[in-house]
Amino acid sequence: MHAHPDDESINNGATMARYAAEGARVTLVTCTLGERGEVIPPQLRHLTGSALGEHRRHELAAAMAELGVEDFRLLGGAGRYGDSGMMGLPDNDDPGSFWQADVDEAAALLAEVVLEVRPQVLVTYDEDGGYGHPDHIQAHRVAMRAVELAEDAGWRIPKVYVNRAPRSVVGAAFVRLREELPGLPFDKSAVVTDVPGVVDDGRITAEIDGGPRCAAAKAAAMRAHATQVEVAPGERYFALSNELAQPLFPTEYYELVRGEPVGKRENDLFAGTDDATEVA
Ligand SMILES: CC(=O)N[C@H]1[C@@H](O[C@@H]2[C@H](O)[C@H](O)[C@@H](O)[C@H](O)[C@H]2O)O[C@H](CO)[C@@H](O)[C@@H]1O
Ligand SMILES: [Zn+2]
Repeated sequence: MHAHPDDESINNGATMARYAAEGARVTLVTCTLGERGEVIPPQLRHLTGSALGEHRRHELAAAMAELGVEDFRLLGGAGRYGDSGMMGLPDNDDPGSFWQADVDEAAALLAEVVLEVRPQVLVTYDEDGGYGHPDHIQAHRVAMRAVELAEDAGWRIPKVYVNRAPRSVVGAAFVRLREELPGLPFDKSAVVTDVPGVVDDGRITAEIDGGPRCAAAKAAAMRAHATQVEVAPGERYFALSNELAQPLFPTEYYELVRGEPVGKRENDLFAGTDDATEVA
């Protein structure tokens, strides 16, 4: 469950590629088309509004092809919910924005997908949306409400995770980034607090390492979102339209927020989900 095209590849690209390759059913639900995003490539900067949204829809399809994900949907259909812009902007007050959406109504749309797909695992953002973007915060709220609605309607999702990044790993990655920055196509570096979902290592309950193949698929999927993401040669760093270099993590991390943990730190999000989840 993600807010904009590109979030899925940035946060979960390796995880999605791994499970798609293993034959699991991976369903992506994206809440907006990201039509208020800034555009990186000069030759694409003519794209704004609905034209940008439509272009990012094609970027999303290209990214899903790189990950091997076939089931990807827009919440309520294309254009149902608008990109709300960064927190604090007048865009947030647009009545058609996702930030202004009725949470129960949006959650009912997601619950329909849950009752169709009957997932064992749902992944979303934490309550701050990872970094405070209104669409990310709303995606968390809608996802968690949809979990409740689906259970009321007979399907309990055994495990719900939020995207995380362990502080020790992020800190070490930025030390390397500062050393390597002169060799990168970026002039400036982000900082640890720019990375969404950073928490102390002890809160991480799962880490997913899909190996070099999934890491490469993640980088290719991120590159497919060319209006939003620039991946450096070597695929260890990227930047968004703020032009701040940040690490590209081939291993992805999660915190279990609903369900039973299996062991100290899982390496499979589906661990322990074999038992039936029909709710009488
Ligand atoms: C990763 C993500 O959530 N991107 C959003 C975000 O984009 C940021 C925004 O344009 C900001 O002004 C830039 O400085 C930053 O680099 C961008 O990542 O917000 C956009 C508008 O809501 C959204 O379209 C984009 O997907
Ligand atoms: Zn986003």
